[in-house]
Amino acid sequence: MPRLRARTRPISDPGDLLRFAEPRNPAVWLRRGDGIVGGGSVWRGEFSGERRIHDAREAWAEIVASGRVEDAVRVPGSGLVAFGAFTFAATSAAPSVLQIPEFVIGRVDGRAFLTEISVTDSIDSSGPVPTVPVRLPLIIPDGPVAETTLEPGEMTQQRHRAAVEAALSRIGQGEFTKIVISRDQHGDIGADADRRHIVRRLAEAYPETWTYAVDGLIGASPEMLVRVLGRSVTARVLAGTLPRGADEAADAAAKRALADSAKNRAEHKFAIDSAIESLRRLDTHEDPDTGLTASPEPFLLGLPNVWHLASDIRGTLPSGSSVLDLVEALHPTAAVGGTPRQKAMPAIDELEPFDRRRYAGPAGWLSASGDGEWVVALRGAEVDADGRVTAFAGGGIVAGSEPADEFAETGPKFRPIAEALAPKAPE
Ligand SMILES: C=C(O[C@@H]1C=C(C(=O)O)C=C[C@H]1O)C(=O)O
Repeated sequence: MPRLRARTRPISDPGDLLRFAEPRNPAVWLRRGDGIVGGGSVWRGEFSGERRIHDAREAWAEIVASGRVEDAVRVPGSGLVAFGAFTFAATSAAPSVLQIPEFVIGRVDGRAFLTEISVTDSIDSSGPVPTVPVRLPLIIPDGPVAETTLEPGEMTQQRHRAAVEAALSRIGQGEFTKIVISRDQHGDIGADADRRHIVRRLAEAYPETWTYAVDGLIGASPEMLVRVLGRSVTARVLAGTLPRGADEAADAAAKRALADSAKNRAEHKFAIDSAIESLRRLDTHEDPDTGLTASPEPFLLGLPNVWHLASDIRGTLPSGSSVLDLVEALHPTAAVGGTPRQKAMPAIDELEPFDRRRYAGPAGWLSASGDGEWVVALRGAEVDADGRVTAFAGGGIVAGSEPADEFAETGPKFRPIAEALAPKAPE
C-alpha cells in the first residue's frame, strides 16, 4: 500500500466545480451544486466477489493507518478521501473500485477547499510539509458533447413480462416475497466524449438528488444508502413508485394513488424493514443502542420524473465502525434486491439476462475518519472507456404486481439518464 500524505487548505470560491473534473473519467459527488470533485489518481484498488466491500474496507484502513492528513477545513469531504463504486452482485464480472485522487476540490457547508494528495516514500514523514502557495488545478475546457439515444437492450418488453410473471409465480409458491427486476438500455457516446456534460445535465435537472460519477459509473440517485458524519448515521430508503401526472390534476391523483396503494406500501415496508434489520445487526454488545429511528409513515418524494414512497432513518454509529461497515451491512436492501435477500439475489441472476455491474450497488466517497456518503447507484449508466453506455432501471415486484405496470414504471426511471444523453436539437 502507498504511504499517502493529504493536505486540505481553504480556497476562495472556485465556482463551477465540474470544470476541474477529468473529461473522460470524472470523479464527482454533487448536490445542489456543492460537493467534491477529484482529479488524477494516486491509488486505485479493484475488488470482487462476496468480500468485495470487506476487502476494500481493509485496504482503506491500511492506507489510512500509514497516511498522514493535515486538514485545516474539516468539513465532510475534506482531508484524505476515496471515491468508490461496488457491484450489485457478488457474482458480477465487473470490478468494484476504490480510487484516491491526486486532488479534491470542494465546496461544502459554504466552505471551499483544495486537498492535495501525494505518495511519500520517506519512512519518516513526520516533519513539516513544505509550505507552498495553494495552486488551483487546471480548468479543463469542454470536449466533445456526450450524446446518444438509448435503445432497448436484452431485456425486451416481452422478456421483461416473462421475468415478472416468473417472479410472481415464485412469489406465489412462497420462495420470496419481493424481488426487483430491471431492464437494460444501450447507447454510444464515443471514446472522446466529455462525460462531464452528462454529469452537468443530471445535476441541473435533478438538484435534489446526489449526482455521482465514479470510474465510469454516472448518475443522479435519489436514494441515500447511508451517510455517516461523525457519529450520526442517516439513510433515505425509497420503494414504491408512480410516474408523475401530465397535468396538475393527474399529478395530484398519482400522488394520492401512491399514498393509498397497498401494493406500494407493502413494497416500501420490505425495503425499510430490510434496512433497519441490517443496521440493528451491527449493534455491538458494548454499544447496544444505536438509537435507530425511522419516519413512522413514508412520505411522498416528488422528483421531476416520479413520485416515490420515502422514509428517512437516523441513528448513531456503533463504536468502532465506519461508513463502509454500514454499506456492507445494508447492501443490497430490498429496494433493489428483495426479501428474503438470500433467496432474491440468486433469482435476480436467473431472471435477468445481464450482469447489473455497478447499477443498484453502493457508490460514494469515504474519508480517513470513517465518514462518507453512499447512494444506491440508480438513475444512471455505466459509461465504458470506448464510450459504450449501458443504463439500467428496475422496480419491485410483490404479490399483486401487474407486468405491464411494472414495465411502464421503468420508463420514467430511465428518463434522467436518457435526457442527459439525448442529442440536443440544433438552436
Ligand atoms: C430499482 C430502481 O429503483 C428502486 C425501486 C423503486 C420501486 O420499486 O418503487 C423505487 C426506488 C428505488 O429504490 C431503479 O431506479 O432502477
